Amino acid sequence: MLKAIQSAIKEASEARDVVAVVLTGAGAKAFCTGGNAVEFSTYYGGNSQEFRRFMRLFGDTVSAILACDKPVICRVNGLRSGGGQELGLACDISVAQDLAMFGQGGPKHGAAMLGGATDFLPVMVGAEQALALGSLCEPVSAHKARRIGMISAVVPALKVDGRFVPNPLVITDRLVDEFGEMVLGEPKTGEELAKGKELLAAGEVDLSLLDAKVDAICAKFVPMFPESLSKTLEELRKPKLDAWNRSKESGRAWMALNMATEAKAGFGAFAVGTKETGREIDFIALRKAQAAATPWSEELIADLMPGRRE
Ligand SMILES: CC(C)(COP(=O)(O)OP(=O)(O)OC[C@H]1O[C@@H](n2cnc3c(N)ncnc32)[C@H](O)[C@@H]1OP(=O)(O)O)[C@@H](O)C(=O)NCCC(=O)NCCSC(=O)C1=CCCCC1=O
Repeated sequence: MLKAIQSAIKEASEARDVVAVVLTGAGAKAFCTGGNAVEFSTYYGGNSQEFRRFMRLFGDTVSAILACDKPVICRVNGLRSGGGQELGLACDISVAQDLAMFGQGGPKHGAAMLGGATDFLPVMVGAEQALALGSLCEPVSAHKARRIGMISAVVPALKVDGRFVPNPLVITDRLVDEFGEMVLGEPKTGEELAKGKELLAAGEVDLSLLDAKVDAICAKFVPMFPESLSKTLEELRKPKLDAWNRSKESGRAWMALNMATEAKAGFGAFAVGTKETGREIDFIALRKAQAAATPWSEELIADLMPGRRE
């Protein structure tokens, strides 16, 4: 799929009759949740040289987006996380349906977001927000993503009784709480959340406003001089591209070697875990093992798997 995306972007970049490129996923649930986490465990876990080859494919896809002579729009049709978030961040403009969530898998799964997110986020949302997003690994709603400048537009997608309503699971009707803390796009809690879930269950998802918004953005590029537009994109992409070019090779090497240790454990936990056991390692057991200077081994990894201790 990564090879197909690369060649499609290159083809569109060169095509004289193409104005803009839209990168999207199928359906309304997910844009992309990143690499196949099970395959990361079963094939790439402990297989650093093979993962280095995968990372070349992934990195070249990010580079193809950043080198496209046409504007690249990310149509965020649903959850965008892990490598999906990195591909999306590489795009020039992101527009999301407002039920979509954004996630940075990273350290929770034994990885660092070196497929572009650690390069792009600081220049897009500022160092403070990037550090909070990238290190805390907490999901972010489309409304919050819009508020902090990670995406350019958000449109409603839930239709209840024939009318569009905003995502009922997050706060959309106020910017700050009574203490002045920013709450727009933060998750609802308690009774408000329970009501939101009821509304969500009563509605249906309709992406027509997302399509209309993406079409409208693409149409804005038609009455423009193509070469001037390409040059503008080239210049405006520089902060992202410079950061990416500085670290992509060392990032690739680190990701590959890390497949022998933390990523092997993290993706292994996703592969063997269930809804009941959870899909993360036993972090307390890992902290205790490392406090005792225990080296990485097959035994340690097996001992960290979810459901191992009751
Ligand atoms: C947060 C999730 C994406 C979604 O959680 P939730 O809404 O609770 O749904 P689930 O029940 O977990 O998921 C539904 C089913 O989809 C399967 N699924 C989802 N994502 C993946 C994936 N990436 N790989 C394989 N399978 C996936 C999930 O197993 C469910 O299937 P089932 O048969 O059990 O019903 C959550 O699923 C999640 O955290 N997923 C893992 C995300 C992840 O780790 N992605 C990889 C990150 S690393 C990456 O992408 C990289 C790319 C290149 C650069 C290097 C790199 O690390």
